[in-house]
Parts: sequence; structure tokens; C-alpha cells
Amino acid sequence: MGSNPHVPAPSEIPSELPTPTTPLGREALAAILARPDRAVVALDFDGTLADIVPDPEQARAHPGAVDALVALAPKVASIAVITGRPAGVAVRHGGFAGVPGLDHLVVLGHYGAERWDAVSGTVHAPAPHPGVAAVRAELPGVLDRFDSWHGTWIEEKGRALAVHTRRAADPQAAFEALRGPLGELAARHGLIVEPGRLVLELRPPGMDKGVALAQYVRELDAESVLYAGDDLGDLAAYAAVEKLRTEGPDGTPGLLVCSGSAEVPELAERADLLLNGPGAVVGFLSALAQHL
Ligand SMILES: O=P(O)(O)OC[C@H]1O[C@H](O[C@H]2O[C@H](CO)[C@@H](O)[C@H](O)[C@H]2O)[C@H](O)[C@@H](O)[C@@H]1O
Repeated sequence: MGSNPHVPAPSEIPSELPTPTTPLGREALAAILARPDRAVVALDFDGTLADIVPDPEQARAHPGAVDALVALAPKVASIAVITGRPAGVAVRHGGFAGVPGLDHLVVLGHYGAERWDAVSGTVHAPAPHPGVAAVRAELPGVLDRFDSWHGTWIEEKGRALAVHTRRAADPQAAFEALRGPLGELAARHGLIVEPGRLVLELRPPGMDKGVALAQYVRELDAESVLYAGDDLGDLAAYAAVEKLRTEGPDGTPGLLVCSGSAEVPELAERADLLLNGPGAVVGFLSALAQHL
């Protein structure tokens, strides 16, 4: 990336903000501070804006999350939540609908296959993949063949099915035991397995958070991007940011934020800024809003 005279030097990052540990991260944060109106802020939901809980139905945005987004929204080009959840579920659990100040929020659900926007309040989505109905019919029988079935359960996601092992007697053993068989089942019906935090999701191929994020950054003609995530499904978005940094004459500055956990070390290794879970992510977004 060439040095841009309009972008402050990374040393000018306010001391109240956590400093990214990488030069590219510091450069990206400086670019966001210099031209926030050209920055896209993209955020994962579970594990990043919402604490991880045993029952996905009980997950809610961190208490300070909506206020932080409201403070940030008028200062940046756009805020997008990019999640593996159905878009409508993330909107409901996040408390994102009808919030003054979040009138332009976008939620890209099912890894980008669905799109909800606050302006219309509706979800746009492609036709369902026929493989999902076939997998729905066979999945209970496949799980019954394994002892690790006890405590595992199926989350019905409409366009996908997720097998959770967090509440199994040995969550990691159940996850490992089921990964192969569920991969075979998914492949037989043209689906893929998306592994996550003690969850194996059987879903249609062709879309991921990286594709969704790159498309959104292009759509907004953004000059910088911040992406925050915590799980394996967020690695595609990390890769998209890494690619955006290298494209074009100067690249698009990108800040990779990790909502850290002991469960997924893979993101921390690639992040520019490691934060201690959703509370710290929300604190960072609030502090960022104050400095824009
Ligand atoms: O892309 P995300 O917003 O991070 O969504 C990924 C999956 O999140 C949910 O599962 C995770 O959170 C649950 C609630 O805290 C937790 O119980 C589970 O162990 C985690 O894997 C959700 O249930 C999935 O459908 C999402 O795909």
C-alpha cells in the first residue's frame, strides 16, 4: 500500500483506542479515522456482538451493542452484520429493527445468501436449495447411528440445518465423531458442511462471508473496511479483507478484529486487533464512534 497524504500516520491513533498489533491494522485504523464516511464496518453476530450461550434461541446482542451501533452508524458509510444465522433471526435477537439511528443497517444472513435492510424491513433471499429438504429427512437417522447423538440437537434454520454439540456430554468428541458422516450426507445432496463453534451446519454451497463482504465493499465503493468475527466461518471474510488490501493501485485498507475465545484460536493468529469477546468488541466500537 502506498502512503496517502490524506491518511494520518498510524502514530496519530488516539491513545484511548486499542492499537492494532500489525502495521496493516494500524494503517487501516488510521484510514478509518481519516475518512469514516468511506468506511464499511462489518460485524459477525454470535460470539462477536452476542455472547455465546448453550441455547442459540437465548442468544442476544450484548447489552451495549445497539447503542454502540447507533453511535457509529451516522459516522461511517455503512454498518453490516454478516452472520450464519437467518437474517430475520439475527435482527430479532440483535434487537436491530425499528431502532432510530439504525435506519440504514444491513444484515446479511445465511453467510450472505439472505439480505435484510432496515429501510424496507424485509428479507431478500434466493429460492431454497432442494438438498436441504432431503437432508432434513435423513439427518435424524444418521445421528441415531452415533452414541454421541445424546445431547446433540438439530437447529432448524430453514435454508440450512445445524447440528449442535455444545450440550453433549463430550462436545468436542461429538463434533469430531459427526464431522465425517455429516460431510458425506451433505455431499450426497449437494450441500456442504460449515464447521463452527461446536456446531456443524449443512448448508448450500456458493456463498460465504468473504464473497458477501467483498460484494458489499464494492457496492458501497468503500475506501476502508473493518471486519470483526470470532469463528471459523469468519475466516472467509478475513481472506476477503486480506485480498482487498492487495487489490488496486493502493489496496483497500482493512482492519481485522478478532473477538477472542479459547474455542477458536485460528482467527487470533491472523487478526490485527485481538479483543476479549463481545463485551470488548462493543467497547471498542463505542470508543471508535467517539473518535470519529
Ligand atoms: O455467523 P455467526 O453470527 O457467528 O453465527 C454462527 C452460528 O451461531 C450460532 O451458534 C453459535 O452460537 C450459539 C449461541 O451462543 C452457541 O450455542 C453455539 O455453540 C455456537 O456455534 C447459531 O446457532 C448458528 O446457527 C450460527 O450458524
